Amino acid sequence: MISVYSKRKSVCAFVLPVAFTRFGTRSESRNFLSRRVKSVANQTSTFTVETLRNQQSHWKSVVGLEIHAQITSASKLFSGAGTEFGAPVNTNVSLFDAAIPGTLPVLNRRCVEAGVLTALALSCTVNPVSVFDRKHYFYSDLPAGYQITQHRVPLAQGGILEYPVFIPGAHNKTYSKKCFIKQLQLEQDSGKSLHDAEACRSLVDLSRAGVPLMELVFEPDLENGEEAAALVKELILILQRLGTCSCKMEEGALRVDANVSVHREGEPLGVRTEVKNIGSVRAVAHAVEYEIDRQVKILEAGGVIVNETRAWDADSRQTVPMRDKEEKQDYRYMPEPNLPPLRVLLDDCHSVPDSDSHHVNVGYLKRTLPELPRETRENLTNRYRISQESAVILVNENALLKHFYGIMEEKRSRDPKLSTNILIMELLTILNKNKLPLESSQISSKSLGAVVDLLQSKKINLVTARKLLQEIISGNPESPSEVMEKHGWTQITDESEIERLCTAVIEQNPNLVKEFHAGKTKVFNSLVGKVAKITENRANMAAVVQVLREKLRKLQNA
Ligand SMILES: Nc1ncnc2c1ncn2[C@@H]1O[C@H](COP(=O)(O)OP(=O)(O)OP(=O)(O)O)[C@@H](O)[C@H]1O
Ligand SMILES: [Mg+2]
Ligand SMILES: [Mg+2]
Repeated sequence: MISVYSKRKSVCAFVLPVAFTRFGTRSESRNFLSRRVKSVANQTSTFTVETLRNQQSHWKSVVGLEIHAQITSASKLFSGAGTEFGAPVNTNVSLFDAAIPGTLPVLNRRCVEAGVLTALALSCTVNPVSVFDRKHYFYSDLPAGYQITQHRVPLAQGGILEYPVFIPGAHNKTYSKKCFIKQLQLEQDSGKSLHDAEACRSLVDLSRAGVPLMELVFEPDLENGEEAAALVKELILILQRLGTCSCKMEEGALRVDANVSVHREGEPLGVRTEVKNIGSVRAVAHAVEYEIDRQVKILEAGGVIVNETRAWDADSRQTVPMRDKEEKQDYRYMPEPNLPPLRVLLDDCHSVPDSDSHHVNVGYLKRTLPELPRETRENLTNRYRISQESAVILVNENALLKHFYGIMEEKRSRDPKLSTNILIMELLTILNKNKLPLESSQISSKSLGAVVDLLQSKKINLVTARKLLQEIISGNPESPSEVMEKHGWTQITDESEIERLCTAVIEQNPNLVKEFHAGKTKVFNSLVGKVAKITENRANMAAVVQVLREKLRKLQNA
């Protein structure tokens, strides 16, 4: 039997005398959480826009995403050329990729497996037989004049992605959102056009032509930019766990097209526009919000929305027109005559697939599915009893999750809530201030755990914990306890000592005491602050508050 899959051998590459560039310039820090403080301002403006929109009229917004994910594979979808990012221009190009007549496509088995694995993780129904189609359009970076895709019968369809929407600082609680998946299809990427405005010429790099993509088409189930961004974030987590896509948006490995429309409540759906070139998760939220707002303004002013493709311009933070949307029939879809129907084995009769089998075994792949982010979150909330919100934050940042497991597994007696607070609230804030990445090699779970121990045993207070975290991220090789001992940062918990300190502060500040007794309760904080100051923040502040309050009460009653 002849295999429909290619046997990967040497790469047939040739060089075209054309351009240069790096794809994707805007690098996104995927440190979603450490920027949470900074992003609160943006989120607030987003929500203000939304609130205004809802108040002004009864506009409903509808958002549907199409996401192209580059399949992690050494070679292309239908040829043996390499796929590495940043390869010299036109070096990863086989004769087939350049559409040289007489060359034929040979399907890459690894890409089919990656597509099936992704489909299973998203609860899609894998079609036992799917087919390839030609989608025609004319553009210089598409040498064949058509793209091979799966239009009529895709690899998989009918899935669902359920994910939490949680914006630290803006929402107090997470809410669960469901978005249905219309289909998952395999397709080729196009080449890359480079427009040199000064020299009035366009150059083409075909290294990307034929790179394997999965296109995930989501149903229009979303309502706003935050839901869209949270979906993209969850998909990134899933694909990275599966290893089917690197999801490096800055390299173009994950590209999001956001379809947006608005309509008045009770009326039919509006005309959609499609926003492309969205280069980061945060930009997805901003682009969608901008587009909703733009459409509402046009309709409020009596205008009409045209079905067009727009681009997100990250510099001016607005969507700009790209081109009119081609009508469906303009693509002149037709079956790809050079590829047989793609058959996959659905039943699971063999425990390990026969290596000679030319069918991808869906049952076998199902058993290789790793733990998905949703399951990790459930495990965290069930096993450690931490909040949904904390679980979302930990799972969203793999480095944070590793530290959490590192801390908890080293010593089971550690308080999970205290540990998450140290990671989420304190560590991220300090890293943010120091402009350091979370992945910094200076940070070990062991020393973070030691800080948790000192706090849990009340040897230090939170202010000292912050100082110790600063020492850790600055690369101090001493252990947190050594640093604490050396600087004499041990917490003052001795009751009589705290009594003595509070008495001294009351005696030294008769005016503040008088004001407090006269009803100026805010003055209380100044008195607490004074005890903190004379102890260099070492006092157990909970005890200080209690003792001070009691003493002031007694004084008033005396
Ligand atoms: N009224 C609407 N408002 C917002 N989004 C919509 C609306 N109707 C459909 N969509 C979304 O538009 C997308 C349509 O994608 P699909 O791939 O089927 O067609 P396309 O955009 O015309 O094709 P192409 O792959 O060439 O971009 C889906 O993600 C869907 O959720
Ligand atoms: Mg599409
Ligand atoms: Mg589209």
